[in-house]
Amino acid sequence: MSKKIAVLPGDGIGPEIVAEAVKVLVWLRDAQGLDLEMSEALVGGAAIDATGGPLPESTLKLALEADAVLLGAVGGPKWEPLPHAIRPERGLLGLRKELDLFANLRPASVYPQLVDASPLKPELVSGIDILVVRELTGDIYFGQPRGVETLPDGSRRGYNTMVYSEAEIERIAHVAFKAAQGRQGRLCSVDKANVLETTELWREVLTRIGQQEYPEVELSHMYVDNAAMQLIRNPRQFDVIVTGNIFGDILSDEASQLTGSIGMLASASLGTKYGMYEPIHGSAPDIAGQGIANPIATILSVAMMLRYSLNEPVWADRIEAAVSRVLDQGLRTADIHAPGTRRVGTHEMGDAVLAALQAGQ
Ligand SMILES: NC(=O)c1ccc[n+]([C@@H]2O[C@H](COP(=O)([O-])OP(=O)(O)OC[C@H]3O[C@@H](n4cnc5c(N)ncnc54)[C@H](O)[C@@H]3O)[C@@H](O)[C@H]2O)c1
Ligand SMILES: CC(C)[C@H](C(=O)O)[C@@H](O)C(=O)O
Ligand SMILES: [Mg+2]
Repeated sequence: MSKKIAVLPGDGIGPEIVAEAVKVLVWLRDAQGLDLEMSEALVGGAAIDATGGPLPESTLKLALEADAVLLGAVGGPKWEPLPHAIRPERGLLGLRKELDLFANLRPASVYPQLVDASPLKPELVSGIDILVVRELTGDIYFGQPRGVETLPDGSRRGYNTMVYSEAEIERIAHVAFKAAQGRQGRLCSVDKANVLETTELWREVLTRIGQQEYPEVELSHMYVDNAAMQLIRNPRQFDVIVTGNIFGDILSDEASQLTGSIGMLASASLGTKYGMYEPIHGSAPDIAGQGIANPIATILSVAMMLRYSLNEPVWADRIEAAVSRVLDQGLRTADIHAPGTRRVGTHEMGDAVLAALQAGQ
């Protein structure tokens, strides 16, 4: 039976980078016989423009019926004056919630060819291989109450609520401990337990589950402010990082800089039934439409899709190897460009990865 892939390009550079990743899927279908069926739908600002809302019913239905979702990025200045409840970002958050994608895996490993592309010293970043496990359907992103209210004196105040239930913490903890078991066996849980009760519970639950069920995993705890600093000071100390939604959002963007560019970081958002795959970056309005965005994060997200949702781990490995060979050839998009390398645009990078995949399969 064919595997259905919902393709949601979104906004800004979304359609540009998704087109390059889809080329890989099309080749796997047409030349390698993978039984894939791709269908495109609108999400985010593009959906608002066409239908009035960021997550049309038809898009949600397509995602719910798919074996995997590939998403580009949503949002941009055009839609920023809109009320929060109907902004493009709500389309993405709605998908995460509706598909119950509570575990967001964001691997940050540096390709050896790119150690010079990081703003950090090469000796600090070389060999970096971090997996950020970000809880994705709870926290201050979804907690109630939330809003902006006008007080009796006429002034306004805004509020959001950080909430985690024990069950939500437990399920992400299991994902993180299992990931650590399959890697170097070290898990660092990042919280702000010195100030926030929510994360005090987080720490308590992580500790209990670690002691009871994963005694062989070396669990440590770190406050988020220190973690932000340690990622720059000594990033090689980390194997798996597990953290909540908001801290994970921030720390994964930071971690991307260890690898050279946010344009390199892929992600998998997983639940018990569904999987959605997207680069960790946004719609990059500052470079949208110029054909210069780095498509590698999205292509590597397709690799994660092949590994986690489509049961094609060998193709996942081959795509990652193809990216490496293209970097060996000295091809670089603007965000990872360095003296002595050849600067290419989005299409050329996509074509080169596909050619390397074709040559190496
Ligand atoms: N998953 C998502 O859909 C997602 C993620 C983050 C931000 N956003 C949205 O995107 C919009 C812009 O947000 P932002 O500017 O804070 O973050 P961003 O990630 O879009 O861009 C930050 C910087 O990184 C650069 N960049 C990002 N991706 C790149 C790529 N593939 N190649 C080269 N350079 C790249 C951009 O040019 C920009 O300078 C906002 O509306 C935001 O809400 C969406
Ligand atoms: C666009 C936004 C809702 C999203 C998030 O905050 O989760 C983005 O920053 C991400 O990292 O995927
Ligand atoms: Mg983010």
